[in-house]
Amino acid sequence: MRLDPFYLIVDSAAWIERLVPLGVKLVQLRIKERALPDIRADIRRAKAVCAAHACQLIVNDYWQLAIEEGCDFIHLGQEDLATADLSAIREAGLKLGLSTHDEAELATALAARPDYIALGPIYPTILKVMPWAPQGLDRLRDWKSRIGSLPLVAIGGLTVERIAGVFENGADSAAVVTDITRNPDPEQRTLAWIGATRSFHREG
Ligand SMILES: Cc1ncc(COP(=O)(O)OP(=O)(O)O)c(N)n1
Ligand SMILES: Cc1nc(C(=O)O)sc1CCOP(=O)(O)O
Ligand SMILES: [Mg+2]
Repeated sequence: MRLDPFYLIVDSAAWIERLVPLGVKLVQLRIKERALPDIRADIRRAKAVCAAHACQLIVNDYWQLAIEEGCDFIHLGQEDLATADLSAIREAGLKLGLSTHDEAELATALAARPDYIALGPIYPTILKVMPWAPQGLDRLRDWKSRIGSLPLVAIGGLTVERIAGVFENGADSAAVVTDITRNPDPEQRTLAWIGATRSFHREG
């Protein structure tokens, strides 16, 4: 499986409606602290936009809703994974991306046979408080050597200016939140990301 090199992460269907039509091909809907009916409604809206624009939608955390709404890809962290029903996820045909932050988490993630592994935070992030120091590019390269052909997603503190560094050190896809959503011009920044990641599409 190949991932698009530009992996946008946003917290609402409204963002997806705004940015996906610009040419985004891989997007995660990462909603926190909203009521389940609202989240379901956003998943439906996001799914419709992504289908219309040939964009892969990945639902964060809410794997039961993703199954019920006929989605095909979820992302789980290690705490999510500990309580998720992997058999139900597999039986529903969903692909699975998993977060990792240290050696133990990588072993746990690989045992779950995911479709990609994410490593973060590569650089300091302002999105959320994290107990891990920035991993850096050497660690990213080490992760790639361990997971081989399994796609590797770099996340945390990424900016347009940092894109080349993560791909030169083993990333297959670069995930981003604030460099786009807190930019004064999110549309222009999205186009800059599309342009800057274009040359990192993998063959196959
Ligand atoms: C691509 C990608 N990588 C890592 C994460 C983080 O997942 P998690 O550790 O479960 O934390 P939350 O995002 O749920 O706060 C991610 N969402 N996407
Ligand atoms: C949601 C998330 N997970 C991370 C991890 O390391 O698992 S870093 C992160 C935040 C990514 O946002 P930004 O691009 O604004 O730094
Ligand atoms: Mg999570």
